[in-house]
Amino acid sequence: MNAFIEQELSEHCDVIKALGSLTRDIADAARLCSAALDRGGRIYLCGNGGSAGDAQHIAAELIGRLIHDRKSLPAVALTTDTSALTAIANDYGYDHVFARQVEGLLSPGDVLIAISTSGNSANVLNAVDTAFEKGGTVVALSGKDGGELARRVDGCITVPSQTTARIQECHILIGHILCGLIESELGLRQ
Ligand SMILES: O=C(CO)[C@@H](O)[C@H](O)[C@H](O)[C@H](O)COP(=O)(O)O
Ligand SMILES: [Zn+2]
Repeated sequence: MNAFIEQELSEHCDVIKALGSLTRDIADAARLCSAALDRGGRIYLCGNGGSAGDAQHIAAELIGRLIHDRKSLPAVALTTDTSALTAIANDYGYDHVFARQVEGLLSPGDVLIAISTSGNSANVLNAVDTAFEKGGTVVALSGKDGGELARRVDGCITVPSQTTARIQECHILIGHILCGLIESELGLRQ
């Protein structure tokens, strides 16, 4: 048992250390989010499973606060409305649960943060396509080889790991960094 724990901890530390290569991608993503919020835009987030949790966690940091007392920043996770999720899945199919919400909610200039460790979840990819059709900007958090997600968006932050759990652990770290950058860039401007 101890060997498993030590192996997991060691793998986690190795991936975290490799994230330095993503500094520019993270800074670019934070700039896109800050610019959109500064223009009066909103941030929407989506993802499946652990990434749904990350979407909600990041939205909460922005609409609430990360560290500083400041104005609320408009961020909405598309993973929480069970009536909308079940109706869309039932009537149109699970691949449309996020795209349909993006179609109804996203305005030109808003940002979609698409989270997928494989980069290949169909419902996330459909949301990305719809966000572009609506004139939005897409920031993506991915892993492995970035999957289809990395090919569809301009700025994909791809965690250099093949293990879903390690990628998710890095995604929430990157999410906190993004929120910290956004908060210091414009959240403190009242
Ligand atoms: O949290 C985990 C595994 O750590 C799972 O719930 C995981 O998020 C689910 O299998 C997702 O469906 C994976 O989707 P994706 O990250 O490849 O888009
Ligand atoms: Zn997980």
